[in-house]
Amino acid sequence: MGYTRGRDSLFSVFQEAPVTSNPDSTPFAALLARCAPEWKAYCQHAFVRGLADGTLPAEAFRHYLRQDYLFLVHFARAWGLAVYKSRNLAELRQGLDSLKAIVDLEMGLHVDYCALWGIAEAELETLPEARETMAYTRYVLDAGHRGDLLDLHVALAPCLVGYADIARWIEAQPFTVRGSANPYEAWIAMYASEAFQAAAQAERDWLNARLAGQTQERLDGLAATFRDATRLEIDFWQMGLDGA
Ligand SMILES: Cc1ncc(CO)c(N)n1
Repeated sequence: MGYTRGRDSLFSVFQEAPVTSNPDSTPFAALLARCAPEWKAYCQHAFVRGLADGTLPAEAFRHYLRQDYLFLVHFARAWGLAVYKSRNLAELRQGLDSLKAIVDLEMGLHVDYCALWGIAEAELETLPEARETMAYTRYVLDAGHRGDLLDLHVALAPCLVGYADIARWIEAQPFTVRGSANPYEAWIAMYASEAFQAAAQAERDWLNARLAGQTQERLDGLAATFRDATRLEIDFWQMGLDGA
């Protein structure tokens, strides 16, 4: 399906940092471990299981897709904020490349994918925003506004790293249905793709470099942000289910 094409160019902008050696003993893994129950509830949500075995009601997926368009608008704004919060050229470039990738590529792909599910672009432009979408996206933007670039990245981590983990989890389940028998195959393939996985790994690497050497007090605050953002991702899945 067309949606999965162009992903290499889309996420290649993230593919700068090298892959770390032992993912279990990194500062980011430690942050994750502190939010283990929330992370599991997010990654193994009933919505995700429905994507995996193909039993998710189509109307739940459509509701999710519509709201995800609005999510992506604010996600792009968050990378705009990352540009603003940058303190050197490398950070400016990273924020700008992500912003451009979302605006120039990902949003267009999302519009095309929505069309395949019978959702017209005109409808996307006039959608009422669900409270769950508002809560999550504005939370991320606020974390960035009141904090620095690290706070913003930690608030964004459940999106990028989470969807990569979710795709890998789906791929590992015995009940997962792959190929044309699963209507959500293109969605799974997109997030399981090498390009998206590499983008998520680059984000883990960036976080590991920035989290190293932070004080316990600072790490406590970041863990709270990460946990909050993860809880809001859980609510986003639930919104999809409830919308059916
Ligand atoms: C709600 C949500 N979280 C994460 C992603 C992955 O970018 C997405 N598209 N939507």
